[in-house]
Amino acid sequence: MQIDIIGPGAIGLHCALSLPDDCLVRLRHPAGRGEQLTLSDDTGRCRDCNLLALNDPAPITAAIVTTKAGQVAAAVQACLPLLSAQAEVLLLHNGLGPQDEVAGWLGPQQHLYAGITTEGALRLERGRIRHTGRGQTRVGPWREPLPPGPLIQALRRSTLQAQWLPTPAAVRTALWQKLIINCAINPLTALHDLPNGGLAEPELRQQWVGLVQLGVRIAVAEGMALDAGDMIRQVEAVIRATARNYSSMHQDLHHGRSTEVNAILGPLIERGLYHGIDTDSLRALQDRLAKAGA
Ligand SMILES: NC(=O)C1=CN([C@@H]2O[C@H](COP(=O)(O)OP(=O)(O)OC[C@H]3O[C@@H](n4cnc5c(N)ncnc54)[C@H](OP(=O)(O)O)[C@@H]3O)[C@@H](O)[C@H]2O)C=CC1
Ligand SMILES: CC(C)(CO)C(=O)C(=O)O
Repeated sequence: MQIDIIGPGAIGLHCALSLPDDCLVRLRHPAGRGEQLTLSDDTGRCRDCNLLALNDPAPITAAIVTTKAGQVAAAVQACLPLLSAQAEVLLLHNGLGPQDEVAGWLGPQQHLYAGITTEGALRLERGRIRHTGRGQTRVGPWREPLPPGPLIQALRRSTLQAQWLPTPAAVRTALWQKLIINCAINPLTALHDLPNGGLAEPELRQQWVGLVQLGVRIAVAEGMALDAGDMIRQVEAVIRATARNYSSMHQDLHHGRSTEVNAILGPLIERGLYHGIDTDSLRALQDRLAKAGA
């Protein structure tokens, strides 16, 4: 089968290099039709991929969307008319929001999957990435329970060894767990100009533990069976494992790019307010990030 990569940045190219099947890379600005790109990484992996424009009329039967959260809507809209009647679409990004938006655009026979990854990848020169960390990739159906289709089977056979989450409830729980991890780590590292390991410092630890507890309260109010102690241990493990890395929000803020703050803090604030939970600490973070340019 052929898999179209939409949003071929660090994670998109890492997926393309990891998949057993042929990949086609969709670019916003390709030089010309029929162009090829050699993808490679620092582990010695290498493969040739065909490039097409995002809106090239070639039909899409399976796509992995790996843009940043704030770019998903525009990317999917651009290729929506190209999706076959039973196309499989996987959204693989941090944060929440675009999944429901895209769900509203797809036809009943089109399959929408969502997922998260804790793989680490960094974009170097064109077509080249550095694989900065081995992580877990977890994917499953967003709208209704589905068997894993050919796209998902390819991801499970790939070197990502994606884990299948069989129900939308399991997918939502996994996405909320990642949301809470990102809420604990990303804003504080960006605002304090620290690598993730800097959050071990006691005063900052107290701040992120408070954010995790609040995030879990909101998730529980949303019907998820999350435990604050367990989530604090998960965040501690991520901080240890990625101690020398800079979070994506840190990198985006310090390179003057737009951050994923709206997709990370936004849903927590919105759902917290809905359930009558005090979200002042989240709004204070959002304000500080806005003042810092995020
Ligand atoms: N990198 C990492 O280690 C990790 C990333 N993630 C998450 O994965 C997601 C992707 O991150 P990452 O790969 O780092 O991001 P990048 O910024 O490296 O890649 C984003 C890609 O999306 C493309 N893009 C942007 N806007 C559009 C659009 N409107 N239409 C089509 N394509 C578009 C960009 O194109 P162009 O090249 O033209 O700019 C770029 O190729 C994020 O949600 C991130 O938080 C999760 C875990 C780890
Ligand atoms: C897990 C973490 C916090 C690793 O840096 C991440 O997902 C990010 O930076 O966006």
